[in-house]
Amino acid sequence: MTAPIPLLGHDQTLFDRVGEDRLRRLLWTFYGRVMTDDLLGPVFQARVGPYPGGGWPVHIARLEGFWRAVMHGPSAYRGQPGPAHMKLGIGPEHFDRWLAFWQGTLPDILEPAEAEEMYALAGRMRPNLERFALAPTE
Ligand code: HEM
Repeated sequence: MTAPIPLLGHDQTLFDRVGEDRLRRLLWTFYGRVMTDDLLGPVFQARVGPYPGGGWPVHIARLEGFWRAVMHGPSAYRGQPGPAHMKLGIGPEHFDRWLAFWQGTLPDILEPAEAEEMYALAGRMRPNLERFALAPTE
């Protein structure tokens, strides 16, 4: 028997490196903090309900599917993130705050390299989501 060839870091997806447990912990921790914020909290409270009950377990499961796909892991996510941000009454200040919480939470759960990649991914999605968020709603 030959020994298995160890996976080199660059052959692993971001999802492999982060793992399911840490991704879940990241999402619950992040939204727990977001819900304490005066600007972001009420928007989620109105849509998803009181944290950590209400629609939160379902919402986090959907977000997990989304992030698994973005991180090149196995995922059954088939949602549409853009339209989900329409008619929320949010603007650039909400995205600034969201990204500040994301940046603050990532290093508490992930290693620096993975934290940086996850931050960059969200930053790249922002313009598209913000475009939907700002779309006129006759
Ligand atoms: C780059 C930053 C953001 C990312 C990557 C992101 C990502 C997502 C994703 C993937 C979903 C699930 C979409 C689906 O249902 O399939 C979602 C839903 C949602 N997001 Fe964001 N989001 C961001 C910023 C924001 C901001 C700034 C707000 C405003 C407070 C916000 C509020 C919401 C709400 C309320 C929902 C639930 C909509 C519903 O189910 O009715 N998001 N987001």
